[in-house]
Amino acid sequence: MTRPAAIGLRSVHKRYGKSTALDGLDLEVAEGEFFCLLGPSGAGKTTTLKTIAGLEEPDSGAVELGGVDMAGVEPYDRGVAMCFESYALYPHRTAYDNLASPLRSPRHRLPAHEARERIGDIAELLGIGALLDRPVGRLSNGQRQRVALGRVLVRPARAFLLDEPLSHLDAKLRQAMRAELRAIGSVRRTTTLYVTHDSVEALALGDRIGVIRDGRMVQTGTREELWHRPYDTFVARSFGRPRINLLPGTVTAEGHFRSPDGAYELPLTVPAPPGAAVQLGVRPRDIGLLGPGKGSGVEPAGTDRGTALELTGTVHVSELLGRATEVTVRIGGQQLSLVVPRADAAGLRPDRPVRLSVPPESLLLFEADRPARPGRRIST
Ligand SMILES: Nc1ncnc2c1ncn2[C@@H]1O[C@H](COP(=O)(O)OP(=O)(O)OP(=O)(O)O)[C@@H](O)[C@H]1O
Repeated sequence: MTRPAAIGLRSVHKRYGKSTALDGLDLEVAEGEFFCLLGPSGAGKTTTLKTIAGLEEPDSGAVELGGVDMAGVEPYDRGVAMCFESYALYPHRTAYDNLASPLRSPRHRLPAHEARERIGDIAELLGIGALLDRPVGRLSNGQRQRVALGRVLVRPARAFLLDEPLSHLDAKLRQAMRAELRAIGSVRRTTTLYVTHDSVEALALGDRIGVIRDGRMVQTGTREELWHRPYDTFVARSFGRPRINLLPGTVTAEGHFRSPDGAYELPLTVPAPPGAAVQLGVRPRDIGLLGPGKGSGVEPAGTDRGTALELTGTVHVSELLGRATEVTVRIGGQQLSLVVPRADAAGLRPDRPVRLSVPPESLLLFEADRPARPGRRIST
C-alpha cells in the first residue's frame, strides 16, 4: 500500500466576496518532501497555506493531512507550523524568548537543556546566534524574519508551511540562507511546503515545484520537468532570466516553423498541424554565437556543425550581466535574446550581422497564447 500524502488538497475552492482565491486547487506533497509553491502575486499561495493550516475553511473540496480529512479540525490540532510573511513576534522579549515560547506550550514542552540545544542549533544555522539576548523590537527586519522562521522550525510539527520566509533578507544573505535552510535537521526530517514568487528560490530549494496561477495548479514536477517540459508558456516564462524567447509564427506544409514575415524557417522535431499558429520557445542560454554574419536573412540548417540550426540576424543591443552578456538580435521583424560569455560578445556592434546556432533539441513548441489561456506545449 502506498503511504498517504503528507498534505493533500482535492479540488479546493475558496472565494472572498467576488474574488476567487482558489479555483479547484489540487496539490499533493509527499511525506518528508520539500515542495515549493511558485506563483505571481494574487495567485492564491497564501490562501493555500491558510487553508491547510485551518485558518481558512474551503468553500468546497477537501484538505487532508496524512490521508485524514481535516474538515472541522481546529488549527491547533492539525499539527502544522506556519510562518507568515507578516510575522507575529513579541517585540519586548528577547530573540531567545521568542524562539523558546513554542517549546513552552504543553504539547511541545521539552526539558530545558534540550530546548536550549535546539534553539542554539537553529539560531546558529539561521545566523542569529549572536542576537539571542536582544529584544526583537531592536532587530532589523531581516533579523526579525529569521527569528520568526526559527520560531516555526524549533518545534516538532508534521509539516512546516513557510510563506516567503526569506523575503526581507538582502540578496546575499538570502542566497546563503537558502543553502542553510535545507540543512536544518528539522527541515530535513519534516514535510515542508514553501511559498515563493521567486523562481530562482524555487529551483534551488524544491524537491518538486508546483506552479500556481489564478488559484489553480498549472503544473507540478521536478525542476528538470518544469524546465524541459513546461506545460504551457506561463510555466516556460516562469523560469529563467532572461526569459525564454517565445517567437510567434506558423507551421508550414512541410512541418517547419515560419516567422510571420517569412524572414526564416526552422525545421521542427515535433509534428504540428500545418497552418497552426504557434510560438517557438528557445532559452537565451541555449543559443550560441557563431560569429559575424555575411548578410541578413536566413541560413538553412548547418551541416558542418552536427545538427545545429543556423540563423542570421543583426545585433540590436547588448547588456552586461556580470560575466555574461545578453545580446538582443533582430531577425526580420522579431527579436531574439541570447546570453553569451562576455568575451564572445566583445566584438559585436549594433546593426552588424551575426550568425547564431540553435540546437534543435532545445526548441520548444507551444500553441499561440489566447487572451485567457497561455499556449500549451505541443509534444510528440
Ligand atoms: N482576506 C481576504 N479578503 C479578500 N480577498 C482576499 C483575502 N485574502 C486573499 N484575497 C484575494 O485572494 C486572491 C489570492 O490571494 P493570496 O494572498 O492567496 O495570493 P498570493 O499568491 O499569496 O499573493 P502574494 O504573493 O501577493 O501574497 C487575491 O486576489 C487576493 O486579493
